[in-house]
Amino acid sequence: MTTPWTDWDHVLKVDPDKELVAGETFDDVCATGTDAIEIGGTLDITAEKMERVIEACAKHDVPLYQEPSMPSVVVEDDALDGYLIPTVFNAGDVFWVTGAHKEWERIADIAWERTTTEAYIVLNDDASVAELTDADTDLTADDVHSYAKVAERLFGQDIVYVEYSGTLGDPDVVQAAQDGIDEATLFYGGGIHGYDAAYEMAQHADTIVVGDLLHDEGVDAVRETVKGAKEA
Ligand SMILES: CC(C)=CCC/C(C)=C/CC/C(C)=C/CC/C(C)=C/COP(=O)(O)OP(=O)(O)O
Ligand SMILES: O=P(O)(O)OC[C@@H](O)CO
Ligand SMILES: [Mg+2]
Repeated sequence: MTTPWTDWDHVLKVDPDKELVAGETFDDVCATGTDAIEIGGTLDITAEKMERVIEACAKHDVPLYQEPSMPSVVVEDDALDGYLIPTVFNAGDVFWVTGAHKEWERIADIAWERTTTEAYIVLNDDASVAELTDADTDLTADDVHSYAKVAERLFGQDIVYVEYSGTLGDPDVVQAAQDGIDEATLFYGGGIHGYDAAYEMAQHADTIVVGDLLHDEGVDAVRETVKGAKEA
């Protein structure tokens, strides 16, 4: 697989289970200046909801990736540039480390050349993803540093994802992950609601991911975060 994310400063994560702000369309979403759109969420995701977003974004140039939360929601669509498959390094339930992946291979014909994993370190205990995966979120910056390092060195991960979904994380923890990796790309996501948070987190991560802001405040707010990420 090629590694286009090495050039990404900003990713917009569209939750197919959530509405856009009234009056906004996916044409507006694709015109925010983000480097890529990732389609995914933890709760109440279906293949049909995924398909709706893909179709609405298909005619635009912005790279489009699916981030499935379960094997059953993966869709095949030529409009997709690829699949970013989470594996949760600090999950309490091994299903979210390798089990779902085994199950996916069992039922599907995987497009390997367009598929890569994201080594998640889930840190907000209140997020659905933490509950679902029974993640051990009680981690020090040293723990996160070590997870990031083994993700790259031992497990060959090309993307490490520090995930604070729903809340703004600790920049020192993000930096600890960055200090643990060499070649891998560090994604940071969680609670980025404006220029300042985007600018700050982009000092520590290679790529920042903005999610709920799109659904809560809309495309103008997202555009500010793109600016913050690009100017960092
Ligand atoms: C093997 C395949 C195809 C799938 C399994 C993939 C795995 C391991 C998923 C586990 C982690 C997960 C559910 C990732 C989805 C992306 C994500 C973290 C979205 C953010 O979710 P939240 O913000 O917690 O949830 P809501 O916004 O839906 O409440
Ligand atoms: O929704 P927010 O808090 O922006 O988080 C973004 C992303 O990391 C979620 O997977
Ligand atoms: Mg969320």
